[in-house]
Amino acid sequence: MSAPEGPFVIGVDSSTQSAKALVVDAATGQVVARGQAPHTVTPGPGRESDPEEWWQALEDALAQCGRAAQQASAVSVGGQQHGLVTLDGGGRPVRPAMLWNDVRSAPQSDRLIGQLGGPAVWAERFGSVPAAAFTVTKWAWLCENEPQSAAATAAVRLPHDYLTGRLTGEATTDRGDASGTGWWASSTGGYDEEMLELIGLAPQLLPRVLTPGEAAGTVRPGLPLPTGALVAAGTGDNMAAALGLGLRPGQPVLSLGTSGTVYAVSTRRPTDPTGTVAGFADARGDWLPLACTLNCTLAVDRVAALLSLHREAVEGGGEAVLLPFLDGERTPNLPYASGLLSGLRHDTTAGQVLQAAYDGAVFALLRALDEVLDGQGAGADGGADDSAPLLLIGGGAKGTAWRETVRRLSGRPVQVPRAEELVALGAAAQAAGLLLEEDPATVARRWGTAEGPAYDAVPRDEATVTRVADTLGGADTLLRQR
Ligand SMILES: Nc1ncnc2c1ncn2[C@@H]1O[C@H](COP(=O)(O)OP(=O)(O)O)[C@@H](O)[C@H]1O
Ligand SMILES: O=C(CO)[C@@H](O)[C@H](O)COP(=O)(O)O
Repeated sequence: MSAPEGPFVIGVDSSTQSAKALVVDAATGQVVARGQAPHTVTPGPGRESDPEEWWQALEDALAQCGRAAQQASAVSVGGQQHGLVTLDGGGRPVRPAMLWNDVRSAPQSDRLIGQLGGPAVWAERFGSVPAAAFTVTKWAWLCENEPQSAAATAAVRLPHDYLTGRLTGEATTDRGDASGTGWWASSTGGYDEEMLELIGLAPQLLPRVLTPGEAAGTVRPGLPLPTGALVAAGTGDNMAAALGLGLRPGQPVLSLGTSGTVYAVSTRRPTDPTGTVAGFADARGDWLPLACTLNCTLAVDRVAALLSLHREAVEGGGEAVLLPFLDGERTPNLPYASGLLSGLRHDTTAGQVLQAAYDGAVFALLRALDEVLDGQGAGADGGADDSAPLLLIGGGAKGTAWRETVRRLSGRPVQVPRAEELVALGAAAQAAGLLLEEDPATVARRWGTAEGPAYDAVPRDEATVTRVADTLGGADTLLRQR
């Protein structure tokens, strides 16, 4: 490995389970130091985390980077999307943040969709039909269930805004993460005052939406980073990964992490009235049609643990179907669902049940991918590109069982980038772009972040796809019961 040329930049991924920090050579993309520290999510009916824990995990991750972090000229934070962070007048959390995978606000989601005139109106105005993940439903839940917390709130932030704000002292966000709130309208590119009035949220509680390429500020004194270093806007984790891959329109991505996501950059504004595809903005000026599942790596790992199997101990054959909706589900939109196992026979093996869990998780993502690419103008010419390899990223992309399940159920060629932390790398590319006055996606392409082993297409396993689809359709009433 050649000696780093510098300057150094830092990219952060504050995701659901941990904070990861990379110190990167802006010239070459070489990762010169890295750190990672976990934070906790509450179990039980809701999913919450203490924002102060995110900050401590970030400090820990930076400390692990050692001296290299002290040489950074710019930093940027990518973070889990949608979470509702409520701060008091002193900037301290009023209560723990409600996370993207907290489905308690499903009734508020239904109500808000109706209040505005239905899914098509939402899709046209906001780009998305707000599932329980969207921040707007969480604020409505808070007002109804904890009015004292809502009344004590002097500022509302998303996870990445909160961390960026602690670095700079400024109240900022970006269009990518703002597009997952449900109060930022993709049709106008700004906050929707009528929506804010409807949910009783004063606009002055919200951060300023930076334009792509604009700086959030500089690092304040007394922090574990060089004072005065540039701080880029940051963005949601999926938007950061899109930057980190240097994605071109139409290139499909499948991310296997706490959440499963499928997306592509699009030059056309998405407006899917079915609600499967969220019409997010990306961090540059284009769009990021995306579908997200709540049950991905954690759900499959949980099934493996229940079966006392290693996560790779899958077996083929059998007719078991496992819909791994342990946390309720968002895609398909079944917030009250739980996991469902069917097709068991005397000769079904534990390994086949585990394979069925992978199949169920991957099926949901691939069916949604068709909708992300169809009709949403993801391709350069507005159409899907079936021959483009599916870029497989996230922690699950390291697993053979995940990769082979994706190949078998998609029938597509798959490419697994060698670079592992694409959210943090995307944030680093954004920081480098700010520092070097370059487009971050161009920076990432120069770094070669998407390069990695390519796997040919295999014939699609139609029998399994049909069996999972039929089970899902047949169990619809059961899966919708509260
Ligand atoms: N070698 C591996 N094989 C399969 N899965 C893995 C491997 N290493 C990590 N994982 C999975 O990756 C997940 C974390 O992925 P990551 O993308 O870091 O999540 P997030 O960003 O959502 O916190 C874990 O839940 C774990 O199941
Ligand atoms: O809600 C979404 C996307 O809409 C999730 O993708 C979150 O952004 C959480 O991401 P991870 O922690 O799984 O990376």
